[in-house]
Amino acid sequence: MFVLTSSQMREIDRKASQEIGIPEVVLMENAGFCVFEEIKRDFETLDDKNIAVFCGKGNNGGDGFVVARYLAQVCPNVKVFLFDDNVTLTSKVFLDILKKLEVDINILSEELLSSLRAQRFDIIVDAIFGIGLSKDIDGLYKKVIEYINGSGAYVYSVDIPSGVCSDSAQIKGCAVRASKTVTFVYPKVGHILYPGSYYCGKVIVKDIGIPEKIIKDIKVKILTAEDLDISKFYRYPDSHKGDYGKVGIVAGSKYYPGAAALCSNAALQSGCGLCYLLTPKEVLYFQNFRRPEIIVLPVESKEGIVSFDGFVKFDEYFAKFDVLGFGCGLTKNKEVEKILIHILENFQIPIVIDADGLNVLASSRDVRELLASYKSQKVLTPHYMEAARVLDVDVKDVAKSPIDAAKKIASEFRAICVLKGSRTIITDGDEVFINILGNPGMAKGGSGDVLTGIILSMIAQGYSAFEAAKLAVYLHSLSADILLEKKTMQTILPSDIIDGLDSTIKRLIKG
Ligand SMILES: NC(=O)C1=CN([C@@H]2O[C@H](COP(=O)(O)OP(=O)(O)OC[C@H]3O[C@@H](n4cnc5c(N)ncnc54)[C@H](OP(=O)(O)O)[C@@H]3O)[C@@H](O)[C@H]2O)[C@@H](O)CC1
Ligand SMILES: Nc1ncnc2c1ncn2[C@@H]1O[C@H](COP(=O)(O)OP(=O)(O)O)[C@@H](O)[C@H]1O
Ligand SMILES: [K+]
Repeated sequence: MFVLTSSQMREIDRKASQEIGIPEVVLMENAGFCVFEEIKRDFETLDDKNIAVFCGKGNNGGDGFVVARYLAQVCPNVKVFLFDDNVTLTSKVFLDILKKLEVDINILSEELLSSLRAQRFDIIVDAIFGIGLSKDIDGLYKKVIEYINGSGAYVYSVDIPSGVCSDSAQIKGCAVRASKTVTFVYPKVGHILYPGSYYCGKVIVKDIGIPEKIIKDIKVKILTAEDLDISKFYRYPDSHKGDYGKVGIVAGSKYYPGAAALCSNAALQSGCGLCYLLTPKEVLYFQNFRRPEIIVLPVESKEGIVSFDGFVKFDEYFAKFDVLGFGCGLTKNKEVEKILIHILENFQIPIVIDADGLNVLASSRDVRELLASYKSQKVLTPHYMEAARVLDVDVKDVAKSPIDAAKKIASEFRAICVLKGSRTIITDGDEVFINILGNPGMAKGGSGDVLTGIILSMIAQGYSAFEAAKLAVYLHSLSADILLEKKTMQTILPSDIIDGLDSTIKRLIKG
């Protein structure tokens, strides 16, 4: 399923009218009718309802006029509220029709708004702003939106709740809290990412008659099972462990032994043939949490953190690895930086960098340069704060435009970026996938280590870095969702996500 930005939507609209010749009024008529149909479907009868339609002066308001016209045919109590009757040319066509039909049209003012507080509406249609919202909302607009949110009515937002930025999902001053949002062609970024997604209620996507052939070159998609290649999940009867790849992991410290266990356990549990864990000797006491199948290469440490001198003794192993994971639980340290530089200078293995590997990347110019020119495939898996460090920006800037942040990281390091969050974004710098699976039960230390392990395993089994990242993010979050069938968000643990891979992979294969 594609996801659009406002400029892509406008381009689609332009092509529909200028290249194909579908007039804008036709699209507006179709859009308004789709919203009306949705309302009609939700309510057995409409003739006994009090309905208010709030319309802005742009084309979103025009859609609202169309909805009002259809509603007025089946309900005597429809009132239209306008902020300004100086509306767009296309909207004016429908406003004039409403006037001729003598629909109850009111121009909003502070006084009128006060009088509305004494009335009760069962249904409110929010057609104030759509994809044209351009600045923060204040004044009467803000008061009306607050009124809508406190009205107790069932609220339909046309295209997007007024106040939600369709490109960033940020709230511009305030926003309508919709019960349902009816949007057109494809969802917009503002429907999918948070906080916008909270305001939408149920999102319904309607076809308004735009020909499929002009909808192309869209680079943002919601990640679905259809985007995944599971062909490599098939295991040939005559295969052996070498066919499923060898994962090398540099992880763990005296302080974070569990990160090494989670990452390596997840790699193993998702199908790789062999998993080697390079970890400080001190971490070995953590045996109980480690699957015995993991081959441990105990590294001499300095105060519980991998030492460079200890690490290089294992150099010969690197020829074996099909992929290398670096970072989980290592801690941020000069030795860690030296080791990463050594790896980037001396080996050519696909690499997945997480956690402290990313922290080193953020602070070391040498690592940045070496990584950018490293020839093998790379996956970087920052959460928002790590991304902010890597980009040297405030975390709020990442949250405001996470897609741009992820693309920037991917482009700078010529890597796949997996920007982890409640909606994880996966990009190669050009194509973008947004994962909508997963739940807040995953918001626990260690979930990211599990994801890194699964990505490593997928690369070891022969997937490209991009395919591996998509598959791993999907499996990781689907596993957490399946766990909710028996457990709660409080009780699911990252280690349960690893155990849950069993039923998750089965479900994915069955389709
Ligand atoms: N294919 C398509 O594209 C189709 C699109 N369709 C519909 O058109 C909608 C897009 O219409 P649109 O471009 O006219 O923009 P819209 O959202 O009505 O708002 C612009 C108006 O709001 C104003 N304004 C903005 N921010 C403001 C603020 N904070 N406070 C106050 N004012 C503010 C802004 O004023 P300005 O910034 O110009 O001063 C301007 O007047 C789209 O969402 C969908 O519903 C359908 O008909 C089907 C086909
Ligand atoms: N609210 C949420 N909804 C869906 N997924 C979430 C949510 N919170 C966290 N996650 C997922 O959990 C993982 C957390 O990773 P990370 O922050 O790196 O944890 P850690 O470093 O402790 O292992 C990411 O994959 C993220 O997408
Ligand atoms: K709206």
